[in-house]
Amino acid sequence: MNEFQLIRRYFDRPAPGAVLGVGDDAAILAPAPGMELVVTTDMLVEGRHFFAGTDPASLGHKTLAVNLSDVAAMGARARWATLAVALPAADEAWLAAFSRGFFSLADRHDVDLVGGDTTRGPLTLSVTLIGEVPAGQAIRRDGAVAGDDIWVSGELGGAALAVAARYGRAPDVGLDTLRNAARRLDWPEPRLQLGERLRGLASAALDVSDGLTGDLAHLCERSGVAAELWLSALPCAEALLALRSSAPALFAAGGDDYELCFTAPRAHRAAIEALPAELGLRLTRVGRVAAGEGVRLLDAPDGAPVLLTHTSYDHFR
Ligand SMILES: Nc1ncnc2c1ncn2[C@@H]1O[C@H](COP(=O)(O)OP(=O)(O)OP(=O)(O)O)[C@@H](O)[C@H]1O
Ligand SMILES: Cc1ncc(C[n+]2csc(CCOP(=O)(O)O)c2C)c(N)n1
Ligand SMILES: [Mg+2]
Repeated sequence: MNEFQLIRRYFDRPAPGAVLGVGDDAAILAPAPGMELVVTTDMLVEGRHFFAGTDPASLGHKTLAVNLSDVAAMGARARWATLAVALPAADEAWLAAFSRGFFSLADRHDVDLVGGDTTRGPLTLSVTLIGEVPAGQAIRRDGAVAGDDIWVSGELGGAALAVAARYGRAPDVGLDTLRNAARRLDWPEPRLQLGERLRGLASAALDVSDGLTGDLAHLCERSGVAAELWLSALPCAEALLALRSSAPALFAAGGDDYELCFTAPRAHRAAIEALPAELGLRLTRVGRVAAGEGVRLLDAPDGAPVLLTHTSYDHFR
C-alpha cells in the first residue's frame, strides 16, 4: 500500500457539506450567509498526549474530539476538518480502527473531512477544525464580568486519575473506578450541543483541556477579572468523592476532561438550571467571578484556601 492508496482507503470519504473535499491541492468550502468561521488546531503526540499502544479507535475519536471541544467552547457548530498524521508505518489494522473512530464521531456531528497531510514519522495526529457561528454570537473568553456565576459541565478528574494510574502515581481506587476513569481519558465527549445552547446565556467560555484552575485563569486574564472556585462543588463521579478532598489537584488542575467551563450572569441561572434535563448533561455552579485578577480555590463558598502544587498541565514546565 503506497501513500495515496492509504489516503484513498482510510481517509477519502464523501464530503457533502463541502464544494470540494479530499483529492485536490486544497479543499473548497462555502460558509453559509451570515455566518462567521471559527478555526482551531489541536495535535496529539505519542508519549505526551497518549500512551504508546493506545487503542487506535479511541485515538481517531480523541484526535477529532479535542478539536470539536474547542469549537463547542466558542458556541459554534462544527462543519469541516483537515487531518495531518505522521505514522511510523502503514499498519492496516491500526489505520482501519483509527479511521473508524474518527469517522464515527465525525458522522455524529455532521463534520466532513475535507483534506489533510500524511507522512512517515513518530506517531503524531493533528486536526484543524472549521466551524460556523452566527456573526457576532461566538462565546469568547473575554466577556466575564464580576458577579457572574462560574459553571462546569459533566464531571472532572476521571481522566487525570487515569493518567496518574498509568504513571503509577494514583491512589488505589479499585478496578471498576479505574476503568471508568480510563474511558474519560480515551473517549472524551465534546459538548457541542451545550456550546450552541449557551449562545446568549454565557458571558464567556472555554474547554477544560489543561486543568480547570489554569484554564479558568486564561479566561480571567482575557476578561480582566478574578475568579473564586469551590473544591466541594467540583462535579465528579460518585466513586471519586473521597478523592476530591484528599487529591484536589486531580479535579481542580487535572487535564484531559474536555468539559466546558463558562461564566454567566446570575439572571441566567434559571435558564441554565433547565439545560441538564434538556441535554442529559450535568451542569454545576462551581464558583463566582470577582473584581481583580487570578483564580482562588477555596474548599467551599466563603471557605478556606486550598493550596495546589500546580494549576494545570504545561508542556514546558
Ligand atoms: N504555534 C502557534 N502559533 C499561533 N498561535 C498559537 C500557536 N500555538 C497556540 N496558539 C494559539 O494560542 C492560544 C492558546 O493555545 P492553546 O493550544 O493553549 O489553546 P487552548 O484552547 O487553551 O488549549 P487546548 O488547545 O488544549 O484546548 C490559542 O488561541 C491558539 O490558537
Ligand atoms: C501519556 C500522557 N501523559 C500525560 C497526559 C496529560 N496531558 C498531556 S497533554 C495535556 C493537556 C492538553 O494538551 P494540549 O494543551 O497540548 O492541548 C494533558 C492533561 C496524557 N494525556 N498522556
Ligand atoms: Mg480550548
